[in-house]
Amino acid sequence: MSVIVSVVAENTFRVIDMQDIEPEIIEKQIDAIFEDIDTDAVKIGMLSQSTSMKAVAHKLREYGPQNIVIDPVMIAKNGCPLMQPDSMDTLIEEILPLADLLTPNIPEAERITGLSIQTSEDMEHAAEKIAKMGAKAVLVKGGHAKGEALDILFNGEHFTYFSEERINTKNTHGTGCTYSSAIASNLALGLDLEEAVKRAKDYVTTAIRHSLPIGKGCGPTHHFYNLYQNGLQREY
Ligand SMILES: Nc1ncnc2c1ncn2[C@@H]1O[C@H](COP(=O)(O)OP(=O)(O)OP(=O)(O)O)[C@@H](O)[C@H]1O
Ligand SMILES: Cc1ncc(CO)c(N)n1
Repeated sequence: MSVIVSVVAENTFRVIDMQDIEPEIIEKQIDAIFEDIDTDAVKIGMLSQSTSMKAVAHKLREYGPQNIVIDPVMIAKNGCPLMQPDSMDTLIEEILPLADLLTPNIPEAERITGLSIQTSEDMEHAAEKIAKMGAKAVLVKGGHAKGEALDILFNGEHFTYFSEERINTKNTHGTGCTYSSAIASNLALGLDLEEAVKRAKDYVTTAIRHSLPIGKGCGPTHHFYNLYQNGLQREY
């Protein structure tokens, strides 16, 4: 079930424009879900401005669902901004504390904490600081670093490292969205946080390894690679 918070005119190489949905309609879409079908997990991606953030936060506080995974999207892979800079305070005050898991990439973790992140120790410090700001658990993603694709999970007590070899491709559009959605889905299935992240990391790595060389910019990850391998028709 999805709630549309913004309509984005975007392709593999640029964001042309966007129009945010009115906060009242965002809230009513959330009501439509929660008054009807049980939710086992929630995944939140791009929230471009304060009013959208406040609408989402208000309704999540009202319904109090479990397993809230928040990807604090700020800038697209091609460098186009997706969050208004003046909404950073609202992100930190209203959205971040709702997260059972916050999944910033390195630039996002730097913006949230004000820290500079160069090493895995820096990633740990940032994760700890974000947990102190109110997120229950934090996964700092190393997609933007050099070398191995290392992500570090802090569950409020200890760190777990998830590392894969870096795949040499420009087709990484939506890796973060894919990853956080897979983690939320695994939590909905009842897996614990470490196992949910481990399986999602396997999934996103396969999706990047078989990403699609389409479009003029960064092509998308292949969400259905394993399904196709297991016998579904491959028609693209
Ligand atoms: N070239 C790559 N090879 C292997 N793993 C990668 C690569 N690029 C990103 N990843 C992995 O993909 C996942 C998503 O991380 P990333 O830092 O790219 O997120 P993101 O910047 O939020 O993505 P997006 O903004 O495109 O949705 C992480 O597990 C990261 O380690
Ligand atoms: C709408 C949207 N959300 C998230 C991302 C992540 O980069 C993107 N490029 N576009």
